[in-house]
Amino acid sequence: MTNKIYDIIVIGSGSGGLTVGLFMAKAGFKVLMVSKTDKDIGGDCLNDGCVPSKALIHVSRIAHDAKIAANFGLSVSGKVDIKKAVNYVYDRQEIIREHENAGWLQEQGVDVALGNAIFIGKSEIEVNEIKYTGKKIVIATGSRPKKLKVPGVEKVTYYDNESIFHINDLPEKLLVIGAGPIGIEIAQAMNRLGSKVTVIQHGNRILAHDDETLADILLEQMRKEGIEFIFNADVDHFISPGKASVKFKDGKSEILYFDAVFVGIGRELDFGALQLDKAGIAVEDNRIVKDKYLRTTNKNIFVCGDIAGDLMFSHAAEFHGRILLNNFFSPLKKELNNDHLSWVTFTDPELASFGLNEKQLNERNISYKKIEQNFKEDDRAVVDNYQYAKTILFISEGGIFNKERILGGTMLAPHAGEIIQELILANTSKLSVNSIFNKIYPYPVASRINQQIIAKHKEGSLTNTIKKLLNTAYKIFS
Ligand SMILES: Cc1cc2nc3c(=O)[nH]c(=O)nc-3n(C[C@H](O)[C@H](O)[C@H](O)COP(=O)(O)OP(=O)(O)OC[C@H]3O[C@@H](n4cnc5c(N)ncnc54)[C@H](O)[C@@H]3O)c2cc1C
Ligand SMILES: NC(=O)c1ccc[n+]([C@@H]2O[C@H](COP(=O)([O-])OP(=O)(O)OC[C@H]3O[C@@H](n4cnc5c(N)ncnc54)[C@H](O)[C@@H]3O)[C@@H](O)[C@H]2O)c1
Repeated sequence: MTNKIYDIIVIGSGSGGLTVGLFMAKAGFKVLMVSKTDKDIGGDCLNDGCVPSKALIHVSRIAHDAKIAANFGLSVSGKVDIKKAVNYVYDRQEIIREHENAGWLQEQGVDVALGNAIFIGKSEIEVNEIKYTGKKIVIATGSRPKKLKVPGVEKVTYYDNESIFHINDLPEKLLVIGAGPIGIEIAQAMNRLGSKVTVIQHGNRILAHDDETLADILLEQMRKEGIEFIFNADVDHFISPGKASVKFKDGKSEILYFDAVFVGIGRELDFGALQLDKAGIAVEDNRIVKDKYLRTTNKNIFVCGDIAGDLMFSHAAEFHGRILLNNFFSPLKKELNNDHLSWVTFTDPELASFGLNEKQLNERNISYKKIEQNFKEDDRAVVDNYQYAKTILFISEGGIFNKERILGGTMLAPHAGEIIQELILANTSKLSVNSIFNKIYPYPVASRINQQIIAKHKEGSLTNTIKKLLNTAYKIFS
């Protein structure tokens, strides 16, 4: 068996792996990236996750806008051609694949091995019977969808994120199981494309990791589009290909009819095939044991991305990659810290969250002020018809210099993911809320809401003493 020696080997070429591998190659190191196949380069994000879901959401939004154009006299008839919708998704993926494939990586100076990597020693892996040695090895092998395991499941037309973006026929009735980000994004997209969607969730709300008030507003908007929700319930078993017996937590049961199911009930980590024990990497509770620097129990082997068992986002995987890169080159080691992380659920309206939430602030005994703003009187929300929207911010106590900072927040609004970007910057860079208050926003950009919420907060702090001081100053200086 030949042995090839590398400065760094990266197993898995998705969001996390690419961040590490590409930088190391650019910095002049000898890098090997491993991917199961050429098409798997780009990982879940390109192939089965962010990119196809956002492309399908784009098509579904066009279909929805066409439908509501009837309110203004433009009636559109006909059905979405799902094959064309899927082709649009493929088309977008191929554009990105132009810079996420083996040939392109090789042009960037990265060696690529296609096949399944397995560990055969403390710093050795094997791919297709070729041995590779890495001074450092990064495991960036991602996650995969949890399978629904209930009796009769083999009878139904079953989709998850690995198959839905290849769908050939639009199911008339789609049962979405799970109301996390995957279930909720797909539920709205498929409903807008023309399926009649019912979501079943075994908890009592949607998007359990987000603020409940805002998630409830989103729920209301989705119900208005005709999506039905069943809470506190589980599919007990499938009676036939189109019939499910559903059990509620209170013991009652119900029969549901559907043509296909889409399952989004969480992710699982799969590292069994890697043979981690050969490299001295410990596993506990189905997770790879890691320290705060993302090191495994083998100090030259690291985890990056979903496989780290932390937050599962593409940008979280990239963030892990940046932590590793920093720590490879700097004596000042960075720890994994999600205090400034953000995420967006790409429904319409979007639900965006960043920084610390109320639970985290309370757990850490950080004093904060919670300020809220609805969009009822926001001119942009009025003209664009989203007065239902809402935002919540957590502001620090100002201290003696009254430098109030944004500790975290969340927003439900169309394009909330874009609107909150300046709040994320203020949060990450520890800017005072005055950086938002003093900005001059072009009228009527949607992000003026960020200034409104701060302005309302400042008005609230106009105490009688401050009013008296202002009165005196006015008399003297005006
Ligand atoms: C439907 C859906 C929508 C999503 N939308 C978003 C979104 O909008 N925004 C967002 O930030 N996140 C989103 N995510 C999450 C995001 O896709 C993941 O968090 C991200 O892709 C994780 O990156 P990663 O590098 O950890 O793993 P991946 O990108 O999954 O890459 C892992 C790679 O490792 C390969 N691999 C595994 N084992 C081996 C082995 N033994 N040898 C060789 N290769 C191996 C896999 O084939 C894969 O190519 C979404 C996920 C899903 C499922
Ligand atoms: N826009 C984005 O950034 C985006 C989009 C999609 C996915 N993601 C990432 O992917 C991860 C996985 O998403 P997900 O939605 O699969 O997972 P999740 O764990 O967030 O949500 C799954 C939901 O399914 C419910 N559930 C579990 N088993 C069930 C059952 N048998 N019947 C009914 N409900 C059941 C759970 O209570 C949970 O609320 C997310 O946490 C996120 O990190 C991100």
